[in-house]
Amino acid sequence: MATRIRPSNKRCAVIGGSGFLGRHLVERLVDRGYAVAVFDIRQTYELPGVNFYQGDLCDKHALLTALKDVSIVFHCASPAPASDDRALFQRVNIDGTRTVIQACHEAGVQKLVLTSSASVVFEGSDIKNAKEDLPYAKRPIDYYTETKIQQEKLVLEACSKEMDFFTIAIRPHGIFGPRDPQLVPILVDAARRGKMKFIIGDGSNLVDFTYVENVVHGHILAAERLKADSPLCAQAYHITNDEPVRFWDFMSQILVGLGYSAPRYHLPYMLVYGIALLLWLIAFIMRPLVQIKPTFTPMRVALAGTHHYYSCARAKQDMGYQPVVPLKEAIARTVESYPHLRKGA
Ligand SMILES: NC(=O)C1=CN([C@@H]2O[C@H](COP(=O)(O)OP(=O)(O)OC[C@H]3O[C@@H](n4cnc5c(N)ncnc54)[C@H](OP(=O)(O)O)[C@@H]3O)[C@@H](O)[C@H]2O)C=CC1
Ligand SMILES: CC(C)CCC[C@@H](C)[C@H]1CC[C@H]2C3=C(CC[C@]12C)[C@@]1(C)CCC(=O)C[C@@H]1CC3
Repeated sequence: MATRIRPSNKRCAVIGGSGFLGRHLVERLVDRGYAVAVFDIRQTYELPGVNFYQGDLCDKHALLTALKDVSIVFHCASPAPASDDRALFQRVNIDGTRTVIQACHEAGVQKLVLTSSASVVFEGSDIKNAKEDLPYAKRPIDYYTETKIQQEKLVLEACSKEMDFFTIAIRPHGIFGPRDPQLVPILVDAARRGKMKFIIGDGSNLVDFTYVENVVHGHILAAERLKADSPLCAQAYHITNDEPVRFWDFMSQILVGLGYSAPRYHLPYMLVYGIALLLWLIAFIMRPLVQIKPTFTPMRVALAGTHHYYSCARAKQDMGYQPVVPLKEAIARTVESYPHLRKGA
């Protein structure tokens, strides 16, 4: 029987490697001596030791070029949650992930690490210190969440000892840090438009926000510990800062750090949620005529007004995970990295 020659285990590919998390992951992998192929729909930077392949992950032939001689694939590409485009989420997160799995098989890849999301269990009500065995959301709050659930299932079901192909899903929550295009920019935009005066609910709700370097650390541990017969095979793992914080304290620290005022006045959660739902409906109906992008979407209001924090005990036990950057330091580094978003800049 002909033996298949295995690619070097220091060769990996990052699908979505031009994005926020993907680029931080690529930089860390290069530091650790990996040869990295980035596959993304756009190229945003150059880095020694990294080869870029521009293409759509739904295109298997384009993917196969990038996966040549690769043993580990990190899949961290997704349309932005704010796009709220059902067909796009279905095409990229579900059909595209099937294509990624198929391409991994054809290229002889051994390990696939998916960036999933802790929000796969979030339905808009409180989640306190949840473990990974909490069932997926039965009524996902948006298309992003709906397709992240399907995507995670596809990847975990593809794990196969017979095929020598091992898969794992990392579930981060509320990733933030330098170059994040979402959390800090959306927050500052809302503050600049005078929309950050109010606290939704009583402000006591605890949430996980996870510094990007901790998320990267979780991904690399996962890739390096994943092998046949390891408990990591076909499992999902929460990766957080392990320091739940009051949502509104976190937002206030970022805002005040950048020179804006902290929100002060309270609004009832159900009232704001109802208005957000109504605005979403109006935007949906008007979509063929005009694109309206409300700041306060039902998902954002739900995230801002409920508890949602997750236990990462499983990651600690199975892969020795511990956050490498504590929250206080992470917030300071993040604030420092956005001089252009400071008040008056
Ligand atoms: N940010 C967060 O708080 C959290 C994120 N996640 C997950 O982490 C992952 C990374 O997120 P993040 O870094 O924030 O997102 P980004 O949007 O910054 O990065 C995703 C990258 O994937 C690219 N991409 C999108 N569609 C395709 C496609 N069809 N083919 C190839 N590349 C594509 C994007 O390009 P373009 O920008 O042009 O679309 C972008 O460069 C995602 O899977 C997300 O679901 C999970 C939990 C929390
Ligand atoms: C306008 C304000 C009420 C809120 C501003 C901050 C928000 C933009 C962010 C607060 C929590 C974030 C979050 C995500 C995106 C950005 C926030 C809503 C995710 C939805 C990103 C994708 C995920 O997988 C889950 C994240 C949960 C937290």
